[in-house]
Amino acid sequence: DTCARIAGVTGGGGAPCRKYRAGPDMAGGLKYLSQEEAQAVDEELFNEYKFSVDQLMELAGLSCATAIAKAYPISSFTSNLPSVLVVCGPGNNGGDGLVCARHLKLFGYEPAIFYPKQPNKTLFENLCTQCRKMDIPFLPEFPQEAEVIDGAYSLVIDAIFGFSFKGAVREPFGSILNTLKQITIPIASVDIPSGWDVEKGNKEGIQPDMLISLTAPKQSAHHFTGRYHYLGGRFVPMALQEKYKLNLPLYPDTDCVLKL
Ligand SMILES: NC(=O)C1=CN([C@@H]2O[C@H](COP(=O)(O)OP(=O)(O)OC[C@H]3O[C@@H](n4cnc5c(N)ncnc54)[C@H](OP(=O)(O)O)[C@@H]3O)[C@@H](O)[C@H]2O)[C@H](O)CC1
Ligand SMILES: [K+]
Repeated sequence: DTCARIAGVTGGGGAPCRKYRAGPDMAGGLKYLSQEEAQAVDEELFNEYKFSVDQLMELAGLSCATAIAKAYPISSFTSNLPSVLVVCGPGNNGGDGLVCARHLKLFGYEPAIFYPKQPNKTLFENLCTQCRKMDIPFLPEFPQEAEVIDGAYSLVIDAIFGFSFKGAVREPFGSILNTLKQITIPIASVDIPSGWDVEKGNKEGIQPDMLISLTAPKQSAHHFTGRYHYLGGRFVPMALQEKYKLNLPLYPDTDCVLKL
């Protein structure tokens, strides 16, 4: 096991493994964050630790692409082209999706992006330019029929909403999520399955096959039943991990993701 290998714990002896220390809001020792905690950690990274959004978004998006490549290697695709539909929302979760699409292209996948509400900010405009210049197409409209998506793609990346999502889903995202509920190809969700309450989840919502939790899982991840749960966003300084008692597992070697 990863923890044993990294920490040098063997058999039943050695130091207790950080991965398995129990506590409130924890599973396998790892803390599952409330919405407020997730936003507080995020704000502290930017305001106190002086990271820029671009920096963390790059690492978050790279983590997502890396985890996806591990769970769905190109060799496992049955169709000729490893086509992936990346659906991006209006906030930073959508930005993670754009970065993820760019790295997937570099890894040999064929991503296409649907980005219906593009914010009027340089950061997002630059990410879009980078994608366009790498021949990643932007779809002018969302395929209404689930069968069309199933036929054209092998995987959907859900980068619509992250930890700032609140309330009932507003259009155009309600219709998009309704279509995504009907597709049969797998969905990989970035940070939170979109349309889920950040803490309580959503039994009626999409049920992704993969979840990539960034920084630390949010409480809704307790309701995730898909095959692959990865942790990514290996950028939290130790002092911040300790302040929020994140109790993060040790990432293997230099990897930017870890399978939970
Ligand atoms: N620290 C980290 O781990 C980092 C994570 N990153 C990623 O950032 C997101 C959080 O990004 P944020 O911009 O705060 O918010 P979201 O992307 O979750 O969404 C905000 C937008 O969504 C709209 N919104 C909210 N609720 C609804 C709704 N019910 N219906 C429709 N639209 C909704 C909201 O619109 P407003 O009108 O309310 O403003 C926003 O436009 C995190 O999850 C990670 O993926 C960073 O990339 C790096 C650091
Ligand atoms: K998401």
